[in-house]
Amino acid sequence: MATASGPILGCIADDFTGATDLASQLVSAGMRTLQTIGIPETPLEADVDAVVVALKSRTIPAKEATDQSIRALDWLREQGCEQFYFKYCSTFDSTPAGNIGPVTEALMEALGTAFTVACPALPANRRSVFNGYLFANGVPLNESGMQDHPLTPMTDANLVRVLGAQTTRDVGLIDYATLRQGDAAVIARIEALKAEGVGIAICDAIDNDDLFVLARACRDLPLVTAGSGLALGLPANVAERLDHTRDAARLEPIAGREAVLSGSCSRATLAQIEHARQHMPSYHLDALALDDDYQNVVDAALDHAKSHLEAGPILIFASASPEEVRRAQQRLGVQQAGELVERAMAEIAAELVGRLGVRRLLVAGGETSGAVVSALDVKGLRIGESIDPGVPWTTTLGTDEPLALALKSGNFGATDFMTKAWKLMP
Ligand SMILES: Nc1ncnc2c1ncn2[C@@H]1O[C@H](COP(=O)(O)OP(=O)(O)O)[C@@H](O)[C@H]1O
Ligand SMILES: O=C(O)[C@@H](O)C(=O)COP(=O)(O)O
Repeated sequence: MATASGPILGCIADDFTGATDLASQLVSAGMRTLQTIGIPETPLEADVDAVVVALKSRTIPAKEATDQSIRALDWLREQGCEQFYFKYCSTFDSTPAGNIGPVTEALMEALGTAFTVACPALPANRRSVFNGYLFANGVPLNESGMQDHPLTPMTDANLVRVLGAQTTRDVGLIDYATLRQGDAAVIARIEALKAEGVGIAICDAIDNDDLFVLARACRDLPLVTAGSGLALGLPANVAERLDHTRDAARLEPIAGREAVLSGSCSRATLAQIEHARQHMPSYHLDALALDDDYQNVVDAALDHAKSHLEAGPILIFASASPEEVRRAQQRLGVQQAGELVERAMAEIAAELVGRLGVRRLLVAGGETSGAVVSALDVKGLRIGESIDPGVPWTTTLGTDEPLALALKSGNFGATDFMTKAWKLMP
């Protein structure tokens, strides 16, 4: 049985939606998992097999991202974790300055390990890696819409090159042909790469079977770095220590008003908003209008919410087309435009929950979720069943009253995600 001695797997996620994605994969593979928001100041109290520390470190300066990640690692080590997992986006979201390379390097140094893997593949959401190239929805990353991401535009699908530019370590490749030969071949390849002085290997993976092979081969690595896909295979490495009689995903039901907040400009979210607008009252937060007259725009969004919340879920969105985002960024600056919208979303979320009786909240966008969850003072999340792959319902820890939250990664979820989510609540 697990956990008399503490959790086995300690994870550090670089954004909040990514953290719930990872936690839900671990839960579905049988690990009782707790997600913390930020680095806790006190020891872990829950009896769990895995802990995911959610940071908001994807787009902050590399030095801050490494400092936060090392502090998270220290806390996870104090809780007794034995293996560590750095979770980034399945579309490898990063700026040219990092942060995947610098954080990986810092964690390797802290753990005293000379080698780790890097694999963003997530077949359930159509992210695969072949010959080191990342594909999203069947096309190279730089043609998938990610080239227009407001904060982390991805213009190169070759991950050996992308990661190589972010780290002083040599970056190698464990290719598909090796994966297909099974875990013994992958372990042999790891040893060969280590002997060549390679520090980080991008790993090909096209389907879940490839990830299971990779996970078995990573059994003895102190550190793995990946999207959430690799998490499906890791629990099997410690199966004899997990308590399979417990239901890893059961949540207490939560009643109250319902709202969707979206700051994600990803293609999947834009399609979900188009669909949702036909089914629920919606309000569009305009980034330039926020810049002109911030308080009036926020108040108008809240007035709109107030007059419709009683009848059912409402939607407030800043999400916009690449052209509209570019216009806002040209006037305000990239970082500033993002922060302005995030600030408004955070303030609206606090009012919806604090004054308007919202207890069930769906948030679209990783950075947006980070801003909202921080404003609500959430300390941790219990993870429930998934609405769509990688997006579970969760319930909050640390808030005055528990809330039901679903934090949706920009590119996750079916077109009817925002309408069907309510029917799948705990
Ligand atoms: N209309 C807009 N103009 C400029 N930036 C925007 C607009 N709407 C949202 N943003 C910003 O774009 C970023 C989207 O990132 P994020 O929330 O992580 O979404 P995703 O999960 O799709 O990547 C956020 O910083 C958000 O504040
Ligand atoms: O790995 C993934 O794709 C997600 O877990 C994730 O991190 C998505 O980030 P956002 O698109 O910024 O929500």
